[in-house]
Order: sequence, then C-alpha cells, then structure tokens
Amino acid sequence: MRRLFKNATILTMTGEEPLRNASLVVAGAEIFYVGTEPPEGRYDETVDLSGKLLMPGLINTHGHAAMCLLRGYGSDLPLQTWLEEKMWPMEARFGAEQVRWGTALAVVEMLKGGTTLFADMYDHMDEVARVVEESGIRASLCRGVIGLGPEEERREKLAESVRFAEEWSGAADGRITTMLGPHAPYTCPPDFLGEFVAASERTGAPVHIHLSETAFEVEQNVRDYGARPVEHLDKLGLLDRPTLVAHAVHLTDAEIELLAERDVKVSHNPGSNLKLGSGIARVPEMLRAGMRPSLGTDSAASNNNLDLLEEIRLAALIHKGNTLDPLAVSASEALRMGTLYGAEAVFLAQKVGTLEAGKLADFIVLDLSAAHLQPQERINDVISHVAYSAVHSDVLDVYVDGEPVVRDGVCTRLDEEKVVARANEALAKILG
Ligand SMILES: CSC[C@H]1O[C@@H](n2cnc3c(O)ncnc32)[C@H](O)[C@@H]1O
Ligand SMILES: [Zn+2]
Repeated sequence: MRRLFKNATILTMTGEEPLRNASLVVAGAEIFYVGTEPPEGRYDETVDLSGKLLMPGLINTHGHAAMCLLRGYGSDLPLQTWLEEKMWPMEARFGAEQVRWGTALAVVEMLKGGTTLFADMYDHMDEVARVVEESGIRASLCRGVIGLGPEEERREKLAESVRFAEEWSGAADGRITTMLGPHAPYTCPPDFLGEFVAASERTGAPVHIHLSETAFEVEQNVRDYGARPVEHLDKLGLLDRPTLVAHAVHLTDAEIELLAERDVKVSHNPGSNLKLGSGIARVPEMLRAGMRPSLGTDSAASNNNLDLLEEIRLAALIHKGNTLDPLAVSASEALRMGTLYGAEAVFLAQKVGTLEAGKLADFIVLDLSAAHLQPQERINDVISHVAYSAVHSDVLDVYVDGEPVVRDGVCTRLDEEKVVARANEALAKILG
C-alpha cells in the first residue's frame, strides 16, 4: 500500500523549522519520503492535508494503563498512603478481565489523544499485549513486580516477568517490545534487584523501574540501605543495564551526572508528580547534563488522564515557573520530549520518534482550524501552537506502521462504546 499525504504543515522533529506545503509518502509500514517535492507515481490513496499538521506520534514512556479503572478513586493523597491504602487493596481484586478492559479504555484514550506508543508496567500483561495486538498501537511492555512477599512468590513473579518479556518480544508484527519491571527500590529488596540485573544480562531485556519519586522514598532508602536510591541501584549494577527510570524527581547534582554518564533514560511525569504532591523533577538540569528526558502520564488514577499533549504543555510550563527562567524548557524541547526522546527512552529511536525516510510510519494529523489555534500568519509559531495551545480533540488521524488506527477522531480497530461499557462492568464486578 502506498499513500501520499500532501499539502500539510509537517513537523519532522529532525530540525527546528516546520515544512510548509509538504508531503509524506508511506510505503507499507515505512516512510518512503518526506519533503516538499514528492516523487511522481501512483498511489493507492492520496490524502489532502490542507490546513492540517502532520507530526510524529506521541510517546508515553511510563504508565499503568489498566489503572484507568481507578480514575477518580483515592485522589488528593501522598504517594505512599495512596498506594498502600487505596491502590494496592483495589488492585488485589483485579483479574484478567479488569486488566483487559481497563487497558482497552486507556488505549482508546491514548490513541484518540495522538499517542502511538506507550510504555506499560502492570500485572496480567498477556491481556495488555492482546489489547495492543488488537488496537494497532505500539507498546513497550513489562510485567511489574513488587517483591515484598515470601521468597516463593518472588521467584514466581521474576520468572513470570522473564517469560512475558521473552514470549512477547517482537509480537504484533514488531509493535510490541518488552522490558523487565522491578517496581521500585522500596518494593524490591537488593538481592531481588540483583536477580533482575542478572535476568536483564541473560535476556538482553532493558529494565523499567520507578526511582526517587518522593523525598520520603529517598530518606527511607538511606535508612534501610545506607544509600540514596540512585547510588543503591548503581551499586547493584542495575544502571549498567539499559534502563528507563520513571519520575526521578529527587536527584542531587551528582546523581544527575551519574544518570547521564550511565545513559539512563528518564520518564518525566509532571502531571502525576503534581497531583501526588511528589515534587518537580530537575528537568532543566538534566537537559544541561546532556540527558534527554521523555514524558509519561503515569496512571489515570494519579494524573487523571492519559493526554500526552497535556504533559508536553506542563513540561514546557512548570519548569519556567519553578526556576523563574522562561528558557528552562522551550516549546520545541517539550515536543522533542514527547516524541524523539520518548523513542530513545524505550530504545526504539532507530525506528520511530521522527519523520524520516526509512523509519516506521507512526504519525498523527492535527486539525489546525480551531479558534484556539489561530492566527497562523508569519509571526505565529506552529511549534508554540502545538506545545501551548493544542488539545487532544485537535487530533484527527493517527497512523501506526502506516495503518490508520484513528480516523476523524474514531478508533478504527477498537469499538469505543463497547470498551466503555465493558470497562465499567469489569469494575462493577469487583466492587460487589
Ligand atoms: C507492580 S505493577 C505497577 C504498580 O505500580 C503502582 N503505581 C502506580 N503509580 C505509581 C507511582 O506513581 N509510583 C509508584 N508506584 C505506582 C501501581 O499501583 C501498581 O501496583
Ligand atoms: Zn508508575
């Protein structure tokens, strides 16, 4: 299948300037051409994108999709209370059905908001993978493991994490990649984390873990293990593995240097960190140290949505306010965080994250006609429009692997009405 998208404003995310009156040619799952002089030839489909913007799909690098079922439950609590008194007791009642429909609900929301790739850490991951297969989205998945139980249970969970990573890697025509998911240094004892390091060495799977999300967690780690979480993980050899850390809010200068040196990938989750009162990550310092932090929503229970455009806007705003520096995170940097740096964070930068010939055709089309995106004269910067003004309902079409998964704001492969009904039923069942 060859498709020509023409007359668009295109943000390739390879340079600063948008291309005007530009074209994108997709052949099969790949981008064949992007620029202003499309090759002559026959196309199976030609799409006129006058008045529209075409850009790489958004990449959500940290979340727990099935927790969509817990949206609006347990709000306004700090992380530890929220987890221990609200989330974990409810999650203990989740089975495959809750994870399946909670995840489907999340995927509908993410796709419609322009997310083409999400990273997920949860239980019953076979269900999550099946939703990814069916919906057409791309995902980096790991079985999240809390290692606070008895030895036997821990061993089973680690084995399950490895089985999942090996069995699903490359599934759904390559749309699924996998990682190992020890939940956090405060839920996985050091010897257990060491076993994840060994499993990562053996399988080649990267590690996805929560890190230094709250001041409490850092103090607890010092009390329990005599080191802050970053040093703790480094001593265990975990940071020598390809690693994605979620949050990384409470870091010292030396820790930022170390994470940069180890090429550790960060998922910055501004919405969740604000809602749980965890703090504001030192993103400007990370950028100055040469790191390329990506963006995540975390779950809908702590955010309360899965809207990457909103995280881009938050990232571009909160660090200016926090540092009193309007240059702290620019609009174009925030857009890179939501696209290219996201691809790097899930180790897929060779394949997605920018629009370039040879890369996979994961892209979105935004309608620029709404009042809140005007005017569009020479002085009005389209990058600024996307970062500060665009909202999820501006997303018209979403393509993954060159195939439309959202058209005119409607999911092509998931039935939204059915997903909403089943998600509500699945939650009702466990509430009794
Ligand atoms: C073991 S599966 C994942 C596990 O993570 C929990 N979770 C959700 N949000 C957060 C967060 O912000 N920090 C730490 N842990 C979080 C979720 O409830 C699952 O149990
Ligand atoms: Zn999380």
